[in-house]
Amino acid sequence: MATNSSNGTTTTKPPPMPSPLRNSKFFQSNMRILVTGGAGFIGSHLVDKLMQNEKNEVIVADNYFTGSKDNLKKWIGHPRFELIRHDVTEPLLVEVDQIYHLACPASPIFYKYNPVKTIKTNVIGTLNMLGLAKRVGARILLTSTSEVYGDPLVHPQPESYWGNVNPIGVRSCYDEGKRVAETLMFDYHRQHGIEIRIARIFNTYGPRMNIDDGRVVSNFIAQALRGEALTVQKPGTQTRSFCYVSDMVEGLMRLMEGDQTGPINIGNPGEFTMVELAETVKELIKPDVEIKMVENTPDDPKQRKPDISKAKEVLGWEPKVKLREGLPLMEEDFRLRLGVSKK
Ligand SMILES: NC(=O)c1ccc[n+]([C@@H]2O[C@H](COP(=O)([O-])OP(=O)(O)OC[C@H]3O[C@@H](n4cnc5c(N)ncnc54)[C@H](O)[C@@H]3O)[C@@H](O)[C@H]2O)c1
Ligand SMILES: O=C(O)[C@H]1O[C@H](OP(=O)(O)OP(=O)(O)OC[C@H]2O[C@@H](n3ccc(=O)[nH]c3=O)[C@H](O)[C@@H]2O)[C@H](O)[C@@H](O)[C@@H]1O
Repeated sequence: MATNSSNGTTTTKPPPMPSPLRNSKFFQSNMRILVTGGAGFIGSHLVDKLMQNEKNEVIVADNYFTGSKDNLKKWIGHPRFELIRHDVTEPLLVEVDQIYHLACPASPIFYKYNPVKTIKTNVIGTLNMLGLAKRVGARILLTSTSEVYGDPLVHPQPESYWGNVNPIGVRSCYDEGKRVAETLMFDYHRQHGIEIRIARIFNTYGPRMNIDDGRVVSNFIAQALRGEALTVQKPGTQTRSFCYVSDMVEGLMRLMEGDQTGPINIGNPGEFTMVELAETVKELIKPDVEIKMVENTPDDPKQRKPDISKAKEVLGWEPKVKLREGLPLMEEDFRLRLGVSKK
């Protein structure tokens, strides 16, 4: 019987049976893992790590809205790897043991570009992946977000905080979409016994982010390398906590392999104002670059910092890479892609 360790509820249904192949005495097949959104930034780093284990077969399903085949080029043609152009708002029939469900545009400029599609991806996409998990008896992990806390009134944010979210704002397609996705995960868990895992990811950065992605770290690094002013959105005192992508991938895999449903915050508690971030990028990458204040967008959260006590306690996880160590690694990747060498 599946139990939910996070809030003490117990499901009445046993989890669905995995494929008979998994119980075969004579043939121990590899673990088959589906990564939706695997051509994106975090997804492609996760795929790299999963592929390091020779017992894993990895299937990526992605519609390439914000992702790219380029991120996976080293695996294309590998016998344990398969890439499918697929939109998760349509059903998917594959036989797998685990599902990492990441598919969803993550940068605010992309998720606001077609908000109705963003909602569909979060709601219908998650419903489809839960249906798949139910049919094949797979364990499913959802990459939720710190945006479920909205513009938080509690700081730092523990998982027990229910959030302060505008249901009708321009960010709602994403934050309310992810909140419904979390609800669906728990309803499938309680109603059908599905094994679920929910990660609440806080701002993550690193190599392979889209150069014109619009998120703050990629913007500042690209601007510094192009010699353009760093655009700090007003008032500049708003804070974020930045997690390097290798730490994030480690946290997601520990959550998938562990026995806790979550939700569990995965992020780096080091907190910076946007002015501090701009000054750090300027100091590390281009000391003579200008910093300019520009208009902000509606509903921008004023503060954000994860309480990671739960991740430390139940996953034995905490981030290792500090911002000052991660930024140069990302700079190296951006220099290569922008063709700007270090003098
Ligand atoms: N990076 C962060 O700071 C952050 C923070 C919180 C949560 N997350 C979550 O983590 C996941 C990955 O984020 P990321 O930063 O790698 O973003 P990303 O935009 O680089 O990757 C998302 C991937 O999903 C794909 N995708 C989008 N809609 C799809 C659809 N309908 N069908 C199939 N594929 C689709 C995109 O093409 C892309 O490859 C997302 O679910 C995001 O909400 C990320
Ligand atoms: O961690 C999360 O949960 C969320 O974090 C980000 O959302 P956000 O924090 O708004 O990300 P950015 O667009 O990078 O903005 C961060 C801050 O930088 C500021 N900013 C952004 C861009 C810029 O050029 N200048 C600038 O000052 C914004 O005003 C904001 O205060 C991600 O993009 C979401 O996908 C993710 O779910």
